[in-house]
This record gives sequence, structure tokens and C-alpha cells, in this order.
Amino acid sequence: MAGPVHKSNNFKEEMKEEEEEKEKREKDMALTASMIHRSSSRPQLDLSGAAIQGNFEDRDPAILLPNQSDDISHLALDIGGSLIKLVYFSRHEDRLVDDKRKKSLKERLGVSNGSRRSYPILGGRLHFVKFETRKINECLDFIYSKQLHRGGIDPRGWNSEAPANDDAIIKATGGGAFKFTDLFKERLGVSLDKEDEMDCLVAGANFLLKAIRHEAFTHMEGQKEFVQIDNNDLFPYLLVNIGSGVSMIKVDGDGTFQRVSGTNVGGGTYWGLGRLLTKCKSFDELLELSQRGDNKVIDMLVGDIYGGMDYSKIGLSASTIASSFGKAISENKELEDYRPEDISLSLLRMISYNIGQISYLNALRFGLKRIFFGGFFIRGHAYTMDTISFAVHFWSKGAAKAMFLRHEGFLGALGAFMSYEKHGLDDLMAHQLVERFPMGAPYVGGTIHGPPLADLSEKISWMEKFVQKGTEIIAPVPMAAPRTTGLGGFESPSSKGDTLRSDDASLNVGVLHLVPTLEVFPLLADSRTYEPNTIDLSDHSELEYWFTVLSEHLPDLVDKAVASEGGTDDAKRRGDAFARAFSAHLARLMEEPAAYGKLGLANLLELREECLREFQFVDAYRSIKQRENEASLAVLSDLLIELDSMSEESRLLALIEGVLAANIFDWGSRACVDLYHKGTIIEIYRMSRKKMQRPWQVDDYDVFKERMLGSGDKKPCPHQRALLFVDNSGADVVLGMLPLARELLRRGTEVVLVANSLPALNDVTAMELPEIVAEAAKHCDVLRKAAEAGGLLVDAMTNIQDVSKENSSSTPLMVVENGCGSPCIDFRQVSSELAAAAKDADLIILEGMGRALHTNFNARFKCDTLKLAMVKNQRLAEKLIKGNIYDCVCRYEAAASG
Ligand SMILES: Nc1ncnc2c1ncn2[C@@H]1O[C@H](COP(=O)(O)OP(=O)(O)O)[C@@H](O)[C@H]1O
Ligand SMILES: CC(C)(COP(=O)(O)O)[C@@H](O)C(=O)NCCC(=O)O
Ligand SMILES: [Mn+2]
Repeated sequence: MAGPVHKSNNFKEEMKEEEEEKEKREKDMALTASMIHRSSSRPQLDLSGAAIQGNFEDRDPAILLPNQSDDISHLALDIGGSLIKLVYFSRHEDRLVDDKRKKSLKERLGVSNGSRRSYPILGGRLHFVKFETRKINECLDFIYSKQLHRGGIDPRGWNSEAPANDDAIIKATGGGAFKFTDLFKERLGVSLDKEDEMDCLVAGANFLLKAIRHEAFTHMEGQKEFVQIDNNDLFPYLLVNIGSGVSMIKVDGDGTFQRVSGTNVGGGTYWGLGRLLTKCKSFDELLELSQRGDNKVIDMLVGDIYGGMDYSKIGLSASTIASSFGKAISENKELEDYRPEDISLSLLRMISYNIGQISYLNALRFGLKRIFFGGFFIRGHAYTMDTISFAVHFWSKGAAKAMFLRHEGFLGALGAFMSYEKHGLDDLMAHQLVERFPMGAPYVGGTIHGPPLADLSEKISWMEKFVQKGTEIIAPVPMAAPRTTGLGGFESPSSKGDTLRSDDASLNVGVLHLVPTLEVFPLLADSRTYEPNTIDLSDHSELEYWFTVLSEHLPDLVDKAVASEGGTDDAKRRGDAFARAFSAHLARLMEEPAAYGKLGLANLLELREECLREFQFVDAYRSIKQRENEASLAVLSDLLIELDSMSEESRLLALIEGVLAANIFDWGSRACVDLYHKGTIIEIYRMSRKKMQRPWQVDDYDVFKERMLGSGDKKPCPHQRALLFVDNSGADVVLGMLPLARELLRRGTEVVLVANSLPALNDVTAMELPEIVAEAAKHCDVLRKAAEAGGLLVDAMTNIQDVSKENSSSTPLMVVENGCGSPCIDFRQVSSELAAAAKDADLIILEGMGRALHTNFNARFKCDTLKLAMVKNQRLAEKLIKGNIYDCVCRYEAAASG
């Protein structure tokens, strides 16, 4: 384990003296880290019980959700002709650490908990699961094993901590709510409270379209494109739900709709007729057959009738289907003479096209331009969506647009769920929802059969059996560009793959984390047009490049993660499972980049951190961070003395150089990690400082300097409050950002250090910062007074209120968490304490590649903004700033006017 180690004697002595102290601290940190894990602003999946059962050799293994992870659950059902859909909410008790930093912050900043309503909304998770209706017993077993039926409506409302309710009532919609009333009473002792199916479909669709970013997408000729719907411009639209049968509903508003049409030729027709004609055992098998089919064998084409010619006068090409299944009349063939593959494709095309056409006619009837398609017939299947889109596009001559929904089949169940009163979900906003994709079929909205997984260990066993180690993607997988057929033609399917992805993986629906405390960062210049990601991953070569970078980083990351958990056999097993899981995600996304919604680099980097946490790696870089913090703190006073000997002008430059130079300590960059093998942290820091000559590749320093120091006799007034978004531990924060913070404090600017809520790589967290600041304060009066005034030196305080009064004259230094557990930041979803701190801020400093380049490089804010980063990746340097690795960015943008 080579890494930057400080070699001075002083440091060694201190190490010895503090050995015991350190051990204690390490234990404390481990403890608090695990507490953060439970109480984070973006809650994690609790893996306390995950298990498999059934035949391990099955392609779709029998798995159930863990049964003991939920404290309080609420369930709603949609029992349809073909499938039972479950939406359930699990709430996890807030196990908040008694965090003094938070308490003092609340007083200082007046942080609210996002309580815009009269009743508080609960944080928790929404899960999406389905079963086949003919296997209703499996569904009942599932509900029982998770005790979901015990959390129904309580007369005292949702927030009541009432004990399990024996007379629970569960909201249910769909015909099965009537048909199976007695069965639910008998088996679970619960009553089903019936909700109207159309009401539910509309409520579900409206909720999804308003609250979930990138819920809707178009799918044309194999290309999926997410559509951002403006909440104020949603209605009217046509909702087409393709379940067993098809409903067409004109939606004019919340609860305002009319079922205008429908067709009995729907999903049940495809599955039923398909089963009879092909002898398929499952819907997926039937769909998979279609992918290898050729419909020309069965369908009668225009060319068949016109002797191979187009009927161009009315715009029909020879390859257009004139009559579905029409060839079967003229030939002397029996059913056995046709390939099941061809039958399945003809049937799928016939039904999809027909639904598309009827939908268009209804849209035309009411002058509707947008048609949203839902229902499980669609099943995320590219060819089905392309066919429907083609029909709508063709008949409307491009005037109407077919759109699909990621939660396609769950509209009714979600609507039934929304019909519970006082759950507070109806006005949830996109920024309060975070979708996560934990590994394992039961977690991704899959079909479930079999009893529950018992614990993490069983989940790992399942992973070992079923999730191939992703070694094959260590080398980049070449991705074929999707084939197009040309619009007029559509002769052959453009989106047929060889195999259909397993049901669970293809659903593309994650667990929705409801985090009521998240807010949109109030200083975004325009939150509606804000796009966090800088690099567009829809460019295939970019996608391939970043996938390779992440794959290649994996072995080193696993080493660090395993070591951070003591290198035990258990840690190794978890490390291996993490590698499998993350590789599987990468492989899946490589195959279908939009599988989990719109994909940006920030999502990939966050997914990696989430995946580590899923396998209970709380903080993989813990010891590296500690070592680098200590090494840097040991030389801080020398640096401060050096800085204090300079003129104001040279000092400001030295400080900015210092931030850029120290940003070299990034364990997420391949090049930097190689570098660390070559020297100690201080040697690398010095080397980096020496090379820090202006002009930088992006260099707005002069404008920034003028704002800070003025020109000539003009002395500008200092900023009132600066938000410093810190990045890495060690030299980066201690020798880079803290000295800059100190300078601002000296000038009378309040400083808020904004750090991660959860660990990500070697980034410093909000939990860790107070201790680092306290250590730094030992070397510096300015920092000490400011930290005291900001309530940071909590250990020294007995009564926070007294201290804040006492220090009201000093300029405070504070620490707030950003609400993230990733090296990047999405300003649409930040912690409420950051949002509160932003209110009086007039300067933002974003530091590091993740926060200032991969995300937010192009973001504009309402206040002055300084973006500082060293580019530690050659390709990014070339692409973004036309420079080279280790070049620097100092981008300054004055407050966006208006
Ligand atoms: N695993 C599956 N088993 C059965 N049908 C499926 C499956 N996946 C998708 N389908 C399709 O979805 C249709 C049911 O869609 P859904 O929206 O659940 O409607 P319903 O409420 O009528 O059951 C089926 O008729 C079939 O076409
Ligand atoms: C993960 C990171 C964004 C962290 O950078 P930071 O924000 O610490 O400057 C960065 O290390 C990165 O983009 N790494 C991958 C590229 C590489 O290894 O070259
Ligand atoms: Mn970082």
C-alpha cells in the first residue's frame, strides 16, 4: 500500500504520542460513519435481510425481498387480469446522531426541514414489485413475509407510530380488488379498500410526470430520448394504458379526465393468442421469440399483392404490411409449418401497430399532441415502442408524439398508493426523490417468486451464483451504433436484439428514495435549464472511454475498500461482490445507456459510491484520509507563516495557486494514484506548487483579483458570505481551502465550508471537517475565533447558545453538509442546511474536478462564482480546456445579472 506518507521526525513523534488517542478516534469515526450511513440525507438500502431460495440453476432465481428491513410499511395493489402490481413504502426510523454541529447550525441559519405542509412528510423508500395474477399465492406470501399488510391505514393517520393494525385496510385497484377480496381477508386478515382503476391510472401518471425527472421518453428507431415535461404545461394529454386490454383516457388535470376509448386487442391478446400459437410458457419467452422472427413469412405485404411493386400513388411501399397474417390464407400451410418466431413477431407488430393507430385517431379526435403509453404490455421492449411510435408518427405526419413511461406498468398501483390520505406525497417534487438501483432482482422492480433472502451474506451468495464477474468489460466493449431502417420503410425491426434481457433487469425501475429535506439550491441562476453534467455521455466514444476508466479503477478500489474493513475474509467476499455488482451495472449500462434514466458521468460516479455502501463499505479511503490530514496539518503553520509574510496582492495569488496545487491529491484519478507511489504527500505538494505558474489554461484570476482587492484606490466591499465547496481530504482541504477560508474571514466574509454528507473517494465529509478545523485552529487564531463563532469547536463548548452570543462579534466559520455522497454535485438536490446557508451568500467557490468540471462547469449562479480545479485526466483536459493533464482552471463569473 504505497501512498503519500509524511516523513518528518516531528510527525513520527506525534504519531507515537497520539497512538492511543488515534485508536480511540478511529473507533469513534467508524461509529459515526456507520451512523451517518443510517441517518444520511439520502438514505441507503438497509441490507439487514436479503436472501434467495429455490433452484440456484434457474435463469430467474427465486428471490424475495428482505423482510426485516422496514420499520413501517404501507402497501397499495393493482390486481389486473395478467399481473399484480405492488407499490410499497418503507420508512426507516431516523436514527439521528446527536450532532452538535447541526444543532448550532440550526440556530445560526434557521434551517428548516422542508416542512411546507401542515403535516410532515415521511422520508422513506417506494418499492415497485410485480407478480403474475395466476400466481397470487406467491404475492400473498410476499406480503406476509414482509408484513406489508400490517401497515395499512391507521385512523390516526400516516404518521402515527401505532402498533401493527389487525384490521388493516389496504388500498387496491384493478378487477382483482373485487375478485380476490375474500382471499385477502382469509389469508392476511386485511380488507381491500377499492379505488377506481381509471382514477388510479391518472393519479399515477400525473404523479410520475410531475415528480420524476426523466420519467417520459420517446423511442424512435431504436433511439431513446428523455423528455422533460414542464409541470405547468402537462395537460391535456392522452393516456393509453396497455394492460390485458387497452384504455385511452383524455387527461385534463389532476382528477379531471374522461375515458374516451379503448380496445380489447391488447396485451392479453398478444400473450393469449401468442401462447396458443407458439406453445410458449411465458410472456418473456414469447417476446424473445419475436426478436428472431421475420414477419414477411406470415404477413401479406403490399408487394405480395402488387407483384413486388410499391403502390406509390397512395404512399405505400412494397414492404408495407397490407394484411397482418394475410399470407396464411393463400398458402397450403398449417400452423406447424410456421416458425413460432415469425408468428410472435407478426402478432406483436399487428397489436402494437393497431394500438398506435387507434391512439392517434383518438388524439386527433380531441386535438391532443401528446400521447403517453403505459401498461406492462410495453415491458420496456424497444421493438414494441418503435412500432407504436412509428404508427403515431406515420398517421399524424409527425404532428403527434408517442411517449413512454419508465414506470409503465405501475401507474394504477401508484395511483392507489396516492389515494391514502395524508401521506404527503401528492406534492412531492422532483428534487425530493432520488432513484437508486441496488443490485439483485428483487430490488429492481422485478417479478418475485420464492421466500425471502435472509441477510447480506445470502445476497452475496446469490450474486456469486448469478452475476458474472464483469471481467469481460475491463476491456471496452465496442458498441454498435443502432441500425436505422429509414422512416418510410420500417421493413425490418431496428431494435431487435438476440436475447431479451431478464425480466428483472429490463424493468429499469429502481427504488425511489423520498428525501423530504432535499431542496433546489436557491442560488442557481435558472434551475429549470440547469444541467449538472458537462460531458454528454450519449456520445458513444465518451461513454466507452469513461466506462473503461471506471473499470480499470475497480481493482484498486476493491483493494482499498477491503483494507478499510480490516482485510478480513468477510471484507474480501463483500469486495468481490461489490466488484461483480458494479461491473454488472456497467455492463448493463454499456448495453443500454439509458436503462436507469438519463445517464451522465456524475450518475456513474455516484452509482459506484452507492454500490460500495450497498456492500457495507462505509468509507473505503478512511485511513488514507486520516494519514493525509495529519501530514498536512503538521506543515500548516509553516505555510501560514509564509503566507503572512507576503503582501496582500501576492498572498491572494499564492492562496489560489495553493488551492489549485493541492487539488492534485485525488484518489479517483488514475494518473494521480500512480504519482503517489513516487513521493511523500509533502514532496508532491511542493512539486505541484512549483509548477503552478500563470497563465492557467482557463484564467480569470485578474477579474477575481479586482473584485477582491479593487484597482487603484477603489477598495471593494468584501463579500458577505462565501460558500466554499471543498473537495479532497489532506493537503487539498488543509493546505488549499482552509488558508483561503482564513483569508476571507480576515476580510470580514463569513465562510461556510460545504462538504459531502457521505464519503466518496478521498473527499472530506462534513462529519470530518470540524475535527480538522479544530486541529488547524491550534495553529491559527483567525481560524480558532471564527470556528468558535461558527459553533464549530463544539467539544470546547458547554452551552452553544452562550457561545454564539459571546462570539457574535467575530466573523463565523461554519460547516454544512451538501446532501451528496458523490464526487460531483447536482445543485437540484442539496441538503436543507446548504439551501439555508445559501440565502445570505454572495460568493461560491467550487473546487475540484468532480464539482467544478464534470459537473457545474457550465452552471450559472445568481452570485459571484469561482471554479477552481486541476485537471487530472488527459482526455478531459484536451476536450474541455484544450490543454493537458495537470493544467488548471480558474474560472470566475460575476453574479448573473437580473
Ligand atoms: N411477466 C409477464 N407475465 C404476463 N404478462 C406480461 C408479463 N410482462 C408483460 N406482460 C404483458 O403485460 C400485460 C399486462 O399488463 P398490465 O399493465 O399489468 O395489465 P393488467 O392490469 O391487465 O394485468 C400482459 O397481458 C402481457 O401482455
Ligand atoms: C473522481 C474525480 C472526479 C475526483 O476528482 P476531484 O473532484 O477530487 O478533483 C476524478 O478523479 C476523476 O474524474 N477520475 C477519473 C479519471 C481518471 O482516472 O483519470
Ligand atoms: Mn475529490
